[in-house]
Amino acid sequence: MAATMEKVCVLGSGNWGSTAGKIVASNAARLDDVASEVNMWVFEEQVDGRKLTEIINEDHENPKYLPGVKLPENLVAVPDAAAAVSGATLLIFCLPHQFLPRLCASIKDAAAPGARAITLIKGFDVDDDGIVLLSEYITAQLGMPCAVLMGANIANEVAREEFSETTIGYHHEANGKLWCRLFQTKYFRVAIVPDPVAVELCGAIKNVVALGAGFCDGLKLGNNTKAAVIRIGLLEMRQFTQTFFNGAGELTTYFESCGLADLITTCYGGRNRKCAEAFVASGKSWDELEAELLGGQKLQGTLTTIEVIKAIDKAGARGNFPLFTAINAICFEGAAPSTLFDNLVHDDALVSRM
Ligand SMILES: NC(=O)C1=CN([C@@H]2O[C@H](COP(=O)(O)OP(=O)(O)OC[C@H]3O[C@@H](n4cnc5c(N)ncnc54)[C@H](O)[C@@H]3O)[C@@H](O)[C@H]2O)C=CC1
Ligand SMILES: O=C(CO)COP(=O)(O)O
Repeated sequence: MAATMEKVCVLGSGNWGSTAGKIVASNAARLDDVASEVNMWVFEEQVDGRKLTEIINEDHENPKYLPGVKLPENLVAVPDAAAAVSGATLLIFCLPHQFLPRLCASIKDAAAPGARAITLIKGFDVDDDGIVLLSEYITAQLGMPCAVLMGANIANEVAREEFSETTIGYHHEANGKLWCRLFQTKYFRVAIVPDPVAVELCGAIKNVVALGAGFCDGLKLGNNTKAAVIRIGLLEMRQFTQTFFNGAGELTTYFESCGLADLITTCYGGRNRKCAEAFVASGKSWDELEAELLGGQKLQGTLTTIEVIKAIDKAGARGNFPLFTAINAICFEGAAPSTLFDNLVHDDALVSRM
């Protein structure tokens, strides 16, 4: 037995949370410095008349959020968050970002001393002082360093063990390497980069671009148009990071899985794309679409669009972000989907950026 045993807890058990639980539990079972049993905090609910935690622990499947995928038997569902975290040294945050504050409040002081965190959550908040990254929020609330993991990772595909890549952004190299060991598998290739801010913002903001891609599909436009939205979206993602984080973000980071690759997969296969397509076709509200199309899973791109535009407006910079501005106007200001392209032509500022 290794001198220091790490103990892992996954916080969240949705589509991606359950997949992350599957990956790390199967790795924990073979790593000799990590305790085999991995707790997964589950927001308790009834599924077909049974508690979801009971189903996961007895049937080793999450039929609501990740149906048809066998979960490892050493992944243990726990309904109480503080109990799930108790004694953990490695905390993996993976839940829809609107639920993070309540969770953090409920697990204060529950982790082991010296615990480290990683967030897989795609989103951020804006308060009176500006942008609050979720990794920063976790560090501020819980007093532990927090790395980030973002990538082209549609959960159902990763859970089926189809080869994909991801990117870990770290502040401390040793932590980056540790998280890499915990997440990497034959079908899940991990790259680690010392550029956590850009990695985290890529993961969050690509969900906004995905809405634009969905609008293209709803308008029945073709591949060239979607490719243009992806490319311009990538430029605005980089510009956003540089504008609000003092020029942060290495160009190379945008070529990691968290950058262009995640944009591509999300703009073709993600939930944000799907709901945005239906938004155009149906005229229904976002809440209705989320409830009708996602079976309890959560849409993150609309919430992130609100935060993105808040940050842009604080800086009086709508003119520098014509795509994000148009997506926000279509989502929330009653603009017609066809206005997506109205301000995209002759924008020299964007052309020169990358
Ligand atoms: N699903 C995917 O393909 C991917 C998702 N992500 C990101 O991972 C994060 C988590 O997403 P998913 O695991 O897919 O979640 P999900 O979209 O499947 O969300 C449902 C989860 O929210 C929980 N929940 C519902 N109400 C709650 C409440 N009041 N308090 C706490 N929890 C509540 C449910 O129990 C369930 O676990 C998001 O930020 C998402 O953007 C990142 C990569 C891939
Ligand atoms: O982040 C994702 C893939 O990397 C999933 O995106 P959606 O939330 O749009 O499904």
